[in-house]
Amino acid sequence: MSAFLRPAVLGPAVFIVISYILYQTLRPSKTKLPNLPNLPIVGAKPGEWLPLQRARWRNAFNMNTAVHEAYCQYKDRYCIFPVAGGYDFVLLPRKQLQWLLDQPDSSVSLHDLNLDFLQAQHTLADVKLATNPVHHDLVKGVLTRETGNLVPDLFDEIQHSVDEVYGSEPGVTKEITVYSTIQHIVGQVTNRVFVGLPLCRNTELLKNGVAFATEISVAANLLKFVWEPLRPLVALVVMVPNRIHTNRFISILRPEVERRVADYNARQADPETKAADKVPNDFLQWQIHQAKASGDPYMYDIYTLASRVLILNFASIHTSSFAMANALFDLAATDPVHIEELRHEIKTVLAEHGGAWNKRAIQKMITLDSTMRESQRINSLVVMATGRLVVDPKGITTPTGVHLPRGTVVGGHGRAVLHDGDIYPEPGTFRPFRFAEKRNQQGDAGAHEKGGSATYVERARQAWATTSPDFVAFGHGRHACPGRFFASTELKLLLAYTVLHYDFVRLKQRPNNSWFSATLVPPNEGDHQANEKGGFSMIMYGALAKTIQGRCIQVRTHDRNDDMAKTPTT
Ligand code: HEM
Repeated sequence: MSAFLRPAVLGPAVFIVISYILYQTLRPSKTKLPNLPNLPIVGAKPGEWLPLQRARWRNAFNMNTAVHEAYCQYKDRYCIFPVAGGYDFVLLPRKQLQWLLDQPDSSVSLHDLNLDFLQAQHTLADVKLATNPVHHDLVKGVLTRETGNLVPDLFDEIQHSVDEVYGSEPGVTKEITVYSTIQHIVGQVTNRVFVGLPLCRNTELLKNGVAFATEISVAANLLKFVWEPLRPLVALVVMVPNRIHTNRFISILRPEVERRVADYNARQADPETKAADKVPNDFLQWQIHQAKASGDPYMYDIYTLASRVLILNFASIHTSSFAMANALFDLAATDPVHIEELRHEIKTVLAEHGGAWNKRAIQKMITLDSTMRESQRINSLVVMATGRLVVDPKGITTPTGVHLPRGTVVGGHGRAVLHDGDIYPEPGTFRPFRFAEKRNQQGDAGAHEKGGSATYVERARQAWATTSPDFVAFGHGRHACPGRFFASTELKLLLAYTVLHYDFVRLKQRPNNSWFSATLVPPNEGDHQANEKGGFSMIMYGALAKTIQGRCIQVRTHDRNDDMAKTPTT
């Protein structure tokens, strides 16, 4: 008997199919067609039966075409963009994006959309972590403010993890699997800032954090196909591996959280004796401070504190790993002249800063910044920009009179804007210095020399972390990604380190990313195409190692701590 016909496999499959059919028929009115405004449906054919349902699947299996068709036909009009496993998005005309961003959170909510997207009430062991996301304030405020001070830690962790994973012996060629190695490196470096040493190097902690993030997205997508009343039941089964990974992550982190809380209490009780002790500068510590200040025992419960670290791993590691893996693929397939130019800039700016990595040096590396922004422009996974769930019970009405009932998911065109040839000439070509060139063209040099602020502002508009209606890869408006300033510093530092120390064996062709529902993922080892083309070789960049070198090698081998201590921190 085929393995698929075994009762253990067939039973759940039949259950899911039946509940899906029931769900399609009985699905809650908030996303039912008659409640959506009467707008054209992207992917539907004139006169066909069940247009919305069929368009959902057509779009899901042909996302690239659907995204571009939606934009070509409807960039100045409203339309419905349905995706199986996603939503029936209402896409606004481009000119109305600002109107959407100006709406209060009580009318349209990113937070509620995220809760639904993650199916948080079913997928999280403690849904309060998501319904009360106090960690967002820490990301937006403390993490952004402290990023400059954290550069030495970031650099140290990048050096440690990259050397370990890619090797550090000059002249040695190593085949690396881009996505999984980058995920490991980004996980380690990011957790240096979340939980510090030595835990950020604990491979079990990192593995469980990554597994949690992967499983939660898959489970949430799966649950969306199940009729809502049955979801709690199905979740009990599909979330088993996730619960195991959550518990493992928390049990590894628990002793450190307990130690930190005890230490915090001791410091509060006896500030004088403890005054000389060094307080860690990381997310866990900021969180303990925030929780204690709130006076709410739930907030400083060990489980809550550890779980928030896990949630933040979810928010940051996939997005950052995607961005970095894409940048490496793009660079490996680009003209090597660009890599030389990048190296030249990094070396020159570093030399101007006495060889020390700091926030100001990173800010001056504009071709580095431009390379990351261009890679993100071309590979952005944001199908719909600034997606929001209508939460006002009365619904909302757009300036042109379209009524969007409660439960509608509304947003602007995302990826397609980033590929609009009128905004970005040759939109399909990776031109790493596109934004650096724009920065250099903008404003007259005289005004800049006089310190004219207009020139500075115009140039800053082209910086990676700056959002605009034309650059929505981090979203836009008051809910734009709060972690983007940290991510941009971390990833630029990582790219700079990689480019300085490794040479890329040029790829004949940049392997394609693949769509997973409405998410665009870089080639990874699970992907057949990636197995053939996805790995690429790196050679330790020997010649350069001699010039930075002294310093980098010195930093890496003997004098790292002394050298980093000299690094300015602002
Ligand atoms: C290259 C890496 C990243 C990308 C591409 C990215 C992208 C995004 C996008 C598109 C949004 C939705 C914004 C909107 O709809 O207007 C978002 C939200 C968010 N991101 Fe990021 N992100 C990245 C890194 C990070 C990091 C490193 C952190 C945390 C340290 C983070 C934390 C968050 C949080 C907490 C939100 C929700 C904001 C809210 O609900 O108001 N992200 N991100």
